[in-house]
Amino acid sequence: MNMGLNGKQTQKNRHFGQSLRHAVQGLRAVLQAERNFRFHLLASLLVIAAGIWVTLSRWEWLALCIAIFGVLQSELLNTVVESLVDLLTVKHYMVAAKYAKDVAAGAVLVAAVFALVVGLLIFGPHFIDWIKR
Ligand SMILES: Nc1ncnc2c1ncn2[C@@H]1O[C@H](COP(=O)(O)OP(=O)(O)OP(=O)(O)O)[C@@H](O)[C@H]1O
Repeated sequence: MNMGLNGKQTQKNRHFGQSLRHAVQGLRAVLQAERNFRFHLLASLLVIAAGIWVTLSRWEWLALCIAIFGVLQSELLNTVVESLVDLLTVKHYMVAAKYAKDVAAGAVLVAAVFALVVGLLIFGPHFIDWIKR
């Protein structure tokens, strides 16, 4: 049932619990394997701590959450692209592989710049208020 030749599952998940378990396994694997993802997660936690410290408004939290999730999502998709490219190329140099990996990395950069702008817009005024006190 649902198993490949070596006893590993290769067919579709049968129920929500199974899907959820594999999704969590995916996140744990990325956490272990991807230094950039760990860095962005740590940065996100520090920003959330700073947000609690300066008591952000509901709208500021919303903007911050969108920025944080954008970065983490793009990191995850970047990892998917890298993994598929490595699978398809077996690590041989290919122009299309370079294109795919570089564009995926570009998507992470765009999300990170967006997060930086959001961070400056939100924390900038709080920082100025703090200096004026
Ligand atoms: N098979 C390939 N063919 C051509 N270029 C490749 C190939 N694999 C990697 N590259 C090039 O090397 C770069 C780094 O590859 P790598 O697999 O380390 O990507 P990376 O993991 O995106 O880097 P990071 O972890 O910083 O996001 C890619 O952005 C791409 O330019």
